[in-house]
Amino acid sequence: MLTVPVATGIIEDASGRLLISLRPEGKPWPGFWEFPGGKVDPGETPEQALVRELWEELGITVTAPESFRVLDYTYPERTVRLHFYRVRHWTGTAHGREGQEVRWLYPWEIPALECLPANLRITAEALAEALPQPPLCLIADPDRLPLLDFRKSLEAALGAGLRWLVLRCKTVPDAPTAAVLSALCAEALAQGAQVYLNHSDPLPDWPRSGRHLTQIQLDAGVRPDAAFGVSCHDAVGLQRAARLGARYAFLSPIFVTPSHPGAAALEPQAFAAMAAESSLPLIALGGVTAARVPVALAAGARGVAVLSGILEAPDPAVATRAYLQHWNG
Ligand SMILES: Nc1nc2c([nH]c(=O)n2[C@@H]2O[C@H](COP(=O)(O)OP(=O)(O)OP(=O)(O)O)[C@@H](O)[C@H]2O)c(=O)[nH]1
Ligand SMILES: [Mg+2]
Repeated sequence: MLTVPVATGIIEDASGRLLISLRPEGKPWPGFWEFPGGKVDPGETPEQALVRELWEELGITVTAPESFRVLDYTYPERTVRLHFYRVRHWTGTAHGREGQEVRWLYPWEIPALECLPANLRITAEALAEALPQPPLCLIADPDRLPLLDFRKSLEAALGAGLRWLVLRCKTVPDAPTAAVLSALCAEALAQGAQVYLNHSDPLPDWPRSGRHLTQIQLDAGVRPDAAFGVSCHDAVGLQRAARLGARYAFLSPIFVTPSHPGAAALEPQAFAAMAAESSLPLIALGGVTAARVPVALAAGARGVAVLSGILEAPDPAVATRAYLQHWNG
């Protein structure tokens, strides 16, 4: 089958919103949302096609587009080679010059709409760029250690370069414990880490970047009004989290874990299949030792989450560095 070259623009405004447009009746996939663009004409480079298409479709003149990804995708009717560009500079005001509806949305708002299937991966990549860096998440559960040890271990992990914390409170802490946890949240934020709270309603007023929900909380109707991620275990949960505006999802268990030896694991193959179908960046959880990080990343994980592998390690700083070496080189 002939491969049709296409150039499309991920146009981003100063607040980080992206422009998407609705495919009109009369074209393949009417009623689906896409990034503006179109087919590369004979004799054109993809970049020239991008500039022409964005003028024809939106009435803007693009300057200095940056090449982002090239992706092949096979539809029933044809195979396309999509040249995605990031567009941050243009003149003119973008509007639907061909009568099509256009919207400016934050990346996490896009999966709520029906988008062209080839674009799921691109949305996931846009969301992955906003994840904490390096994308190693520590799920810290204060019930698992004496509070002083918990504090010391967490501070050691932060000192070793940890930048992403999910604070998991399965039970509501008493007032003195809450005061320590709140102070730890502030400390982590001050060190440049992102802190997501996994706590039942009502949420305490601890400093945080956002909230982390279980799939059960999401299914029960909990709807955060700020940034959130979700722990998922299957494709239905992932799709639901994406539609509701999650920034990321944990997907577990990727491996058999010592904490749930009898439970069936997804294994990297099923993980990869789900990653290919999701518009969310997936974080691998469950039995991910430092040595297994490359396997998880090769399966399409954008990061990994760790429970006991760090806080309960003999030396949490050493354990943190063993994980981080995969990103820090
Ligand atoms: N514009 C655009 N096309 C995409 C995206 N993702 C994706 O798979 N495609 C596919 O790439 C092809 C580009 O088609 P198009 O319909 O925009 O082409 P065009 O603007 O030149 O329109 P035309 O059909 O009037 O000549 C279609 O098969 C479409 O399904 C995307 O994000 N933007
Ligand atoms: Mg087009």
